[in-house]
Amino acid sequence: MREPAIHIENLKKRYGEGDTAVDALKGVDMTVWPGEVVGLVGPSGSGKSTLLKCLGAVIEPTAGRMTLGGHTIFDEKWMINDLRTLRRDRIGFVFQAPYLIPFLDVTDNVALLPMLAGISNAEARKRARELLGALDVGHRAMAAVSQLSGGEQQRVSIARALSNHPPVILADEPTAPLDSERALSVVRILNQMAEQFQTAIVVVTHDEKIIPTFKRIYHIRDGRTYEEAGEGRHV
Ligand SMILES: Nc1ncnc2c1ncn2[C@@H]1O[C@H](COP(=O)(O)OP(=O)(O)OP(=O)(O)O)[C@@H](O)[C@H]1O
Repeated sequence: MREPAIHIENLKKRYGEGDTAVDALKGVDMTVWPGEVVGLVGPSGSGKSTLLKCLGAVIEPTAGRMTLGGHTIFDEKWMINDLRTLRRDRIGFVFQAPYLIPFLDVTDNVALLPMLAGISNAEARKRARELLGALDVGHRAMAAVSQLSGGEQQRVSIARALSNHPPVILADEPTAPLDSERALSVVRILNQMAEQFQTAIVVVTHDEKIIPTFKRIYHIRDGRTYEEAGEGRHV
């Protein structure tokens, strides 16, 4: 049976305790299938970052259930001990800023995670060059990070997120600093990568330029999600 890449049920997150407690997630449900790119949209303070951090096993939910690829990761508590390995091997992160390592060249920025996962340096660099080629920055593979434009750096950060072939990528405002053309190019690449690697991609965004491109959108308001079919406009 085909398993969802991400499935969460009634996920809750409370920050703090007592009178000052904040219920950031009040019972969130979400399902994302392999190869899908879904949008996560909502006003400031609605819980988007909190949900993304829970999905990325960066913070611990307070209650609920979460499975990745059919494996139960959280069921009222963490169900696995080694969250660091889970994050390294099964979840790719793309942020608003690329956060590349300035003293490594472009190839090694992408090859680093596979190397840390135990893949030989030669194999990791080969994989990095293939990904950079797929993302149309292959010609910058030997360059220093500082020599790249903002859009090129963001594409390198997407290559890095894909470098361990994770089943899930979490992207937090990945197009915010980019102009319209480059933002749509990043979305096109995310869609291609989702299809090619059957990766499930969740994109948190306020970006009006890219919202019409999603086939499915989760709106989050006051700590709860509401699903909507998107326009899925071709880019
Ligand atoms: N570490 C924290 N401690 C206490 N409250 C927090 C913490 N982080 C977030 N919150 C609160 O949880 C709620 C949801 O915050 P979150 O950052 O998830 O929202 P968001 O939708 O990502 O907002 P934005 O679009 O402004 O980044 C807000 O009320 C916020 O003040």
